[in-house]
Amino acid sequence: MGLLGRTQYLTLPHSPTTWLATILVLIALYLASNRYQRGLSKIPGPWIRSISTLPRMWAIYATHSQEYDIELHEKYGKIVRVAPNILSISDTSEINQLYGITTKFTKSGFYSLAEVYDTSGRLFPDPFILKDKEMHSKMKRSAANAYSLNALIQMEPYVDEVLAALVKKLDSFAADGADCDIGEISKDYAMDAVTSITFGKNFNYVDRGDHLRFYKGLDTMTDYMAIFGQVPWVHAYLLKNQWIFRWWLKDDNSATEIAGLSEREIENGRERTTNTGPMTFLERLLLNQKTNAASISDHEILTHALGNLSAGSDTTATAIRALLYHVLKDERVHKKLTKEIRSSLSLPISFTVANSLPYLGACIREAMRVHPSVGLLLGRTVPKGGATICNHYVQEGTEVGINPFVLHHDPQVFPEPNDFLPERWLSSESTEEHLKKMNRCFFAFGHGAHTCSGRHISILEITKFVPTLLLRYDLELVDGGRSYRYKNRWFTTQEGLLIRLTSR
Ligand code: HEM
Repeated sequence: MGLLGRTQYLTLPHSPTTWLATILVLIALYLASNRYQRGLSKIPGPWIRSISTLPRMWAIYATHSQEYDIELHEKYGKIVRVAPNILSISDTSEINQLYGITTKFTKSGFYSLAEVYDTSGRLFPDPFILKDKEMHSKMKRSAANAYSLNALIQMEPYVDEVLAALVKKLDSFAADGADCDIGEISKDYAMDAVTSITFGKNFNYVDRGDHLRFYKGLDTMTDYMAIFGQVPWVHAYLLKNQWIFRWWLKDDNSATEIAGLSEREIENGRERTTNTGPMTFLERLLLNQKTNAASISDHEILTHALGNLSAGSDTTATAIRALLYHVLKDERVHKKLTKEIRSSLSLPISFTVANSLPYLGACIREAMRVHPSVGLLLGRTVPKGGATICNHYVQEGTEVGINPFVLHHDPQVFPEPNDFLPERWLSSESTEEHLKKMNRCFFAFGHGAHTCSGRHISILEITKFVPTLLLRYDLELVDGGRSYRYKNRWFTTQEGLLIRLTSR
């Protein structure tokens, strides 16, 4: 029989009922292939989560997915299938396999949504998104001394300048007796502090707010990543597509402006020749380049600088808000912390002295424990050859991860996990063994190979900010903090943190 004769058997269905039946069969096959893909059907979890990623995307869109994730782990155990190709893990004995320094697990597809390219199409090799382990190590090495605690002490005067502007602003609130949205102000403070540390001058956010329109772009990106990062393949048809990206940006060229501004700062920073005295982050990287030109390129320096701006404001502000809210909400803690600070510190706050105060340190750690700034899985891809996780064999390519929010609310590690109890971090209150366990499970800054590079910077900012407030003013929450709320769209950002300040 010729070809024409055979095609009569392949003609398309005519009746609407046949069309409908065909579509339903195809959908059923698709959902079944989701459920049985990679042999994951034996991993516990709600049935609906095994056939479609939509319920997970919906939960994230609804802004409180971490609560549902905690419930899922309570019901199903240490490993839960939260989407057809995503496993949430809450087993502390799996931390090293997934995140340890020598892990073979790589960053999951989620992070590819944060890839940024320059105008000539070159990827900015931000360590945050890099799957290539060699490139990641090179990027970490080339900036290690700029992120070190030692370097940070030299950057302290830059933060002092920002604090002086902040105090001036807060003084006017105290003088007027007006309610102060300290949550918004702490974001402006974190932004100015991180730009000041990076470039030696800030963008004047404390006085002028978001005049460079940087926040809007960042907020939209985090929302976009939180929801569509669960199905990273769709990114190619959304914002990775240049046409769609340009349409979406419309006339917003703030990202290009900030990149241009950073490039100009790099050019200005080249003058520095010695490594003594206060030195900015950028100057240190340029000095590294001068010493060994092959160690770091201009493109890599720009990547680090831009990384600081995008990673360093919202995360730190979230930690500051959590700390202020929980301390001011609890009269006992508020009194105890105020007493420690007022009896040991004076203005301007010295980071070295403040950092040695045990109760302040415990309050900061507990605030970041009870309210970590990141509230979704730190996703990783199972490497070639697969892995055994929580006694289940998991095929390569599956996405797995631990959510800091879930781990931080595990009652076996943190008894009474919903309570703000700074004392749990004091050596006088917890055994050495339990402290070790809690520290291993402290995931606010991630863990292992991809641990947050800027953690010392953010601790410096927080450790100077909160004592400055408690030394200079008496503080109280407006209406007992009734307007305080937060949403979890990857970053667990709060709003409505209103306080009243009285000068002392
Ligand atoms: C309280 C403040 C902060 C929190 C809670 C935080 C949290 C995190 C977390 C959880 C990760 C790991 C992500 C993962 O493993 O998937 C990370 C990575 C990173 N953070 Fe932060 N961060 C904070 C502040 C900062 C600041 C101030 C900077 C820069 C000035 C910064 C720069 C980075 C960089 C460069 C990475 C990528 C490290 C790598 O992958 O090797 N962060 N951060």
